[in-house]
Amino acid sequence: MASKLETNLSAAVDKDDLMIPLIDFGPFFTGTPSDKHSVALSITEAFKTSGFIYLKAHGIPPSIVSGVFASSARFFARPQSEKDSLGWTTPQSNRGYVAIGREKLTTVDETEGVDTLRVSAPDIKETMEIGRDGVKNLPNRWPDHLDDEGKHFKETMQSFFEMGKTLHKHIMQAIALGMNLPEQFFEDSVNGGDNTLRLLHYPPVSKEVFKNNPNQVRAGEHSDYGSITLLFQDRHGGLQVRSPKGTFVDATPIPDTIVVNAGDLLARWSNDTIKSTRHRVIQPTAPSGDDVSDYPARYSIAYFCQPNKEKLIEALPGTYGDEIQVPKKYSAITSGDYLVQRLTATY
Ligand SMILES: O=C(O)CCC(=O)C(=O)O
Ligand SMILES: [Fe+2]
Repeated sequence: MASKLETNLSAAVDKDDLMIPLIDFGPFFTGTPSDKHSVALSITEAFKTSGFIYLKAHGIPPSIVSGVFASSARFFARPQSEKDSLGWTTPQSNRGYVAIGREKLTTVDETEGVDTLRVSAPDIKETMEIGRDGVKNLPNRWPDHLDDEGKHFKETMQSFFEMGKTLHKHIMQAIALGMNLPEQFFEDSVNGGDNTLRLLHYPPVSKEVFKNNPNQVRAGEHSDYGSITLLFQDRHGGLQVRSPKGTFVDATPIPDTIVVNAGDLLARWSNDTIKSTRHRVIQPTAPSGDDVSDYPARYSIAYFCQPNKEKLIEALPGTYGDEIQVPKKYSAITSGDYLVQRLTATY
């Protein structure tokens, strides 16, 4: 008989030594203690190998997710001047609208080239960044003063923000169990909800653009900065994850699942036992036939989870020490300082 661990898992992606499992989170909440433990182990094991999972039964209802996508699409359809009036200002605040070409995602070791890339092949995307609401001196750039739609947008995103915060806590509980730590180990580190909800819109692009510039992508190769990212994709595809062989492998959308990946700060926290894997967004599979001139628009929602700003991040128990003969690889840094450092390099 297959063990619980095996029945819990199927591969959503399996190519070039990159295996991304599809994990049912349901038994974590409703199963026996042993079911719960095996889900926790599957999640943690995947973060230690590919750094990515697909998660189903994550607890955010599909109707809520489609409401957020719809609200996001209506936001990006606003006149450019309205969006610009809600513009992103500083890495410290990291809130507001980011127009096409403003952010160039790259990898840490390539930041010197960012300005060159920004000019030759800017990311073809616009985003809206939403932070924890009600933080003194760091206001969200809500469109609620514009019209009723703007008010609705604010309510929709505020409520979704809370759901993302809860899911972050649940996944961190699973990681704690999977690392032989008490289930509530991370609670005090993530209960502040210093997360960022990013709405993304990749506008339609003419076939010519990608044909004429081989460096062109929708979002450049990068790893995420925080603890984990909850990624909601529409059906168009284009997300690719870097395999151990160095190739980029499609992470095709699977209905009613989300993609969850570990970020750089979790990798650092885990003394590099957890992997923060690079990924990018390209044009989806080529449109066929001469009559199709455009790649269709793509929308996604990235919920970047971040430990509480003041939380000092240093190697987790069990990931270093004489017993396992592994030293602490990194100095301690607060979650907030780390994020500002990383954001300063990309804007
Ligand atoms: O749009 C996507 O699917 C991925 C976006 C992403 O990786 C990011 O914004 O960090
Ligand atoms: Fe990302």
